[in-house]
Amino acid sequence: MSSEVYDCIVVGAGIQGSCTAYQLAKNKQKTLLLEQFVLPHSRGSSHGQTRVIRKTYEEDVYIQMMHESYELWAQLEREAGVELYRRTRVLVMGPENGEGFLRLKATMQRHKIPTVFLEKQEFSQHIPNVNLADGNGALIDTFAGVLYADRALRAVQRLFQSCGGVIKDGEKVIDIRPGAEVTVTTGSGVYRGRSLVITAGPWANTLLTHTGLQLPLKVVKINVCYWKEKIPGTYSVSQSFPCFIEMEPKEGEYDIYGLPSNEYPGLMKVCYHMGSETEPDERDKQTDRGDIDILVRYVTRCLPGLVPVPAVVESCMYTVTPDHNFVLDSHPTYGNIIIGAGFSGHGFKFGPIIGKLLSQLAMGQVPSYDLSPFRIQRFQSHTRSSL
Ligand SMILES: Cc1cc2nc3c(=O)[nH]c(=O)nc-3n(C[C@H](O)[C@H](O)[C@H](O)COP(=O)(O)OP(=O)(O)OC[C@H]3O[C@@H](n4cnc5c(N)ncnc54)[C@H](O)[C@@H]3O)c2cc1C
Ligand SMILES: O=C(O)[C@@H]1CCCCN1
Repeated sequence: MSSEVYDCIVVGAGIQGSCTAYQLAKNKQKTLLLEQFVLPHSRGSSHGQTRVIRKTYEEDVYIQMMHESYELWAQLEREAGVELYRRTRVLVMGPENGEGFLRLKATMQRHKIPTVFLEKQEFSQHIPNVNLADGNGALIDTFAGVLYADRALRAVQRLFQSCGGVIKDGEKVIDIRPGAEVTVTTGSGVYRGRSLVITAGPWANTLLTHTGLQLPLKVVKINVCYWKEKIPGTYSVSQSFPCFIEMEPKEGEYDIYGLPSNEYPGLMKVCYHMGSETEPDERDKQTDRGDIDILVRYVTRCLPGLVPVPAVVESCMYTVTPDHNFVLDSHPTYGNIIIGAGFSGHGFKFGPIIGKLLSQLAMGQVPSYDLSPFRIQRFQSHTRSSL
């Protein structure tokens, strides 16, 4: 075991762990970031070229966090000297008189988010090549857009290293011993830290086993589908086509969302916001395509400019909590172990602010937002503790 003691060890170099490590290093904390795979990799939740960034949330706390997150993304762009965000707008469609759509409308108005509300008769003039379903309303968040995900992850990791942070990749954590100094064992070393942050994405519960805690997290595989434009460019970022979210396309179904064609010319990303349960190490054994059947029907009905058969299918994973809200908290027994988990398929855009909040918890500071919606305690009936 090395005699060196880190102020903080962060396990997991996805977007949340990388942003947390960077915030810690910026705050002069001696920080080690451990990653099981050789970087970069495509086995977790943060890979791929693009993610949606938006303020269209029904809950106040997410909108408040997004105000600061946009600023922190802009700061990262300046620090890294690369473009990470492209403004494209986000179109949200949903049952006009449905609870979710009405709540979203009200929240956007209450927070004075620059929003355009589209009437049915003017819809196709603003958004050609999309069929708005009967009974659906539509709004546009005009500041929303696309984050360049892979590029962002690399930039944050580089910035962390430039502040003196240490990344050890290809080192899987196999044991954690809690204590005033937490001892972390990997396949090739033993490290000690005054605090530990666990941001292990789909593997959160595997790591938490070593601390006697299990959270109610469900890991699902997402089929990331790209669809061919019948006329190349119809839905492209250069034609100012927005990202879109279709809330509750049918009763009991999850949202469907899309991003303008950009990363693969001529192909538009359209995905289903849920998948089938999987073990994170056996992701590719999950071959259920029920979500793709739903998407084929949706593309046929609503996106007539796309060939209704996916041209490319990639894989990614969500780690979903019962209420789809994140877990941002200290361990209930070991106050110097901090957990960031359960990002439920919508955490990327919050990366910089989550990094700030988890670093505040790791440094024993009061977090800058009320984290009660993200506490472990809310799962009381689900949480399994063997302590
Ligand atoms: C298809 C798809 C689309 C999405 N779209 C959006 C979107 O449009 N907008 C948005 O905001 N969010 C979106 N998300 C969600 C967002 O990408 C995730 O919330 C976010 O990437 C989660 O990051 P993470 O750091 O928690 O997890 P991960 O990226 O999975 O990182 C965890 C890391 O921990 C490592 N690790 C695990 N166990 C160990 C161990 N024992 N030792 C060492 N390392 C370990 C893993 O290898 C991994 O690298 C999407 C997600 C998917 C899958
Ligand atoms: O977080 C997001 O913004 C997207 C929206 C739709 C579902 C997937 N995630």
